[in-house]
Amino acid sequence: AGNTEKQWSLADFEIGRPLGKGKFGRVYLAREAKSKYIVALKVIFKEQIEKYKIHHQLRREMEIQTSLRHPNILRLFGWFHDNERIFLILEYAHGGELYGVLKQNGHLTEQQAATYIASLSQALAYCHGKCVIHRDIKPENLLLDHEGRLKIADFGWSVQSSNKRKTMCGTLDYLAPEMVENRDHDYAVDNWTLGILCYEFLYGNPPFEAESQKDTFKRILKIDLSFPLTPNVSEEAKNLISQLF
Ligand SMILES: Clc1cnc2c(Nc3ccc(N4CCOCC4)cc3)nc(-c3cccnc3)cn12
Repeated sequence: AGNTEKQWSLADFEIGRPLGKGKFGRVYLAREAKSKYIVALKVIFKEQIEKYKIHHQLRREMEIQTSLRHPNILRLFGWFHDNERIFLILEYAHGGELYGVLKQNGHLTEQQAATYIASLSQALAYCHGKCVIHRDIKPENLLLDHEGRLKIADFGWSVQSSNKRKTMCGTLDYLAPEMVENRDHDYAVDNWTLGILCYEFLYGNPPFEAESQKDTFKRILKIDLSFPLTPNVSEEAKNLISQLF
């Protein structure tokens, strides 16, 4: 009973505008020619895979992403390759990056933050239920669909676009102490990241941000957490954040 999966190729798609570019390639808006179905097509150059030795990471990420089915996790519908590139056929998130919404407004309302954190918690609980941990979640990897619903869109590669923090690549802000100290980690690291994101949604920047990576390291390991007086955040929200660290 051969492979029922359709073998896709570039000829099946009409390529639209670039959505963003990353270290390993770019993401394009695309449309499947027959069905007119809109997707995002992520292009990764094989020479970059060789150069950065990321075959295993890419294969694992693709196997995981293909197997995950959750309303708050961006779908990977399939993939194909040609001589020099690998193409990932991804669900298109019509609402763009959550990061954009966060930066536009400076910070989110408690209502918005609560909605996103609830969606993230459900997606993480689903991942943990399937023994998938440490999804590399940071605002840059969180997208919104046409109804404003949050979608975790990470393959472990964030895509850099113009309106991103320059310190984005390699930012330590979201790493739990056991990650920073490269100890073995379990599901708890994802709960830590929820705390980071909850703080950032409400205050506009992550809690342990510092001038240098070394200082961010120290602040994470010390759990050097402080709540600014503005914007005004409820005691319940501060309590939740403290409990997650
Ligand atoms: Cl994967 C994947 C699926 N869908 C998307 C997507 N969707 C998307 C929709 C809308 C807008 N807008 C831009 C402003 O005006 C309103 C619409 C941007 C991105 N963006 C990216 C992305 C965004 C930025 C950088 N690198 C990649 C990756 N995506």
